[in-house]
Amino acid sequence: MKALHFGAGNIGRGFIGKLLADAGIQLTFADVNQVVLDAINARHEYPVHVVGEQAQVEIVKGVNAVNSTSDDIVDLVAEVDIVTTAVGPQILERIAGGIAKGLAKRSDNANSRPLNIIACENMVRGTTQLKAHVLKALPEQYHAWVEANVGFVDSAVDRIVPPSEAGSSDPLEVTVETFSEWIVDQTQFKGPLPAIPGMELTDNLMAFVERKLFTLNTGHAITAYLGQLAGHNTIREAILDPQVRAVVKGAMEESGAVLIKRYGFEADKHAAYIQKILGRFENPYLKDDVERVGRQPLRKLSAGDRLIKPTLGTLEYQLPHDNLVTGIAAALRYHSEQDPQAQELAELLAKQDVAATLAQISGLDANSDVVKAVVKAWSAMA
Ligand SMILES: NC(=O)c1ccc[n+]([C@@H]2O[C@H](COP(=O)([O-])OP(=O)(O)OC[C@H]3O[C@@H](n4cnc5c(N)ncnc54)[C@H](O)[C@@H]3O)[C@@H](O)[C@H]2O)c1
Ligand SMILES: O=P(O)(O)OC[C@@H](O)[C@@H](O)[C@H](O)[C@H](O)CO
Repeated sequence: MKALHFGAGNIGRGFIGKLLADAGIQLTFADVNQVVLDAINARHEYPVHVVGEQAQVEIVKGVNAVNSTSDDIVDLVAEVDIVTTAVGPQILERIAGGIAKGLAKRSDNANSRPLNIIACENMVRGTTQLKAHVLKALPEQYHAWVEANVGFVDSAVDRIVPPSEAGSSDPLEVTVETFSEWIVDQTQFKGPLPAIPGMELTDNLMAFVERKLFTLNTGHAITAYLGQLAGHNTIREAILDPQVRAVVKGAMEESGAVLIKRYGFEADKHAAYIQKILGRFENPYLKDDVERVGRQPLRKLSAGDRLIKPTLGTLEYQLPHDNLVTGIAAALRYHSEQDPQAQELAELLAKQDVAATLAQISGLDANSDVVKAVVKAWSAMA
């Protein structure tokens, strides 16, 4: 089998690319970072530090790389068996054009095998969104062929992979936690289901996507935002602060109450899931900065993402949401010199009040009780 993976970043090298290569699949990374591309093509291998009680270094071998903006993409999409991505939600639209051209070329070959495309991003049904971008970039005459021959497979992906320690001079080295989970929607594949160790198949993906995004990522984001407010630099420092931890745990429980109602998860198993996540945030072997986890606050405050969607669920089921409200308020206090979305947030707050800003970003009603509660919590954080 052959695979093309867009995004040779942390999750690309440290998780999805590693799984594909470990499965014996001939893997090509596509990226725009020339330093990373050159290093992959010079060595064709890189080290993954799997850290935990039993730390080990695993070498991923036999990999190649191409520039994601080059025509190589067209040939690769035309010939591989699987395309995966881990580029960030906002980049999916940018890679869609190359994928579309590759699909057009693939359709010219009457003997081509089915292709499956899996976006591994922190978003609900990211592959379905990628499909919409690809179809938009593809002339209408190819659409029926794509529907028949290309599986756009949604997935949930979970492994905490911060950037490598500043001390490392190797642009390919990556450090990952022991835990990993990659769950894909088996109902969306075209052709035989692939057997890739570490890839789990489900016919109930939405439950797993929402469980992960609205538990781990909800708690993670609030740890970052409250952690920054309390003067902490890393997720571990923040979650070991009892005041931060109480809100983070409370918010995951509030979001969990919605998930339990919506998907029928067992309450005690969900409590254990939250407990395990708190342990992962505390991981002494990872240095994960609050700025990585808090990145792109406008995305994280949007209607379908980890803070607002669970809160909307608590409103739907009339459940408590005080801790989620505190988390949203803390997100509105987030600042970062390097993050364009943090800058944009600051500009919005400079020209209008907090209620109007939150309403604009999240779609919530500026006059609603929940927005008033966020404004009150935000004011108390001054
Ligand atoms: N790091 C984690 O812990 C983690 C875990 C689960 C899911 N994710 C998700 O995985 C995705 C990637 O996150 P990450 O932490 O690996 O980020 P990252 O910044 O480390 O990696 C993204 C990579 O995409 C590359 N890229 C940018 N534009 C591109 C383009 N046009 N074509 C090809 N490549 C391009 C970048 O150069 C970079 O190498 C995000 O959606 C994130 O939410 C991350
Ligand atoms: O990647 P983001 O910006 O959506 O979220 C930041 C972190 O919460 C995230 O990358 C986690 O580390 C990851 O989702 C763990 O599986």
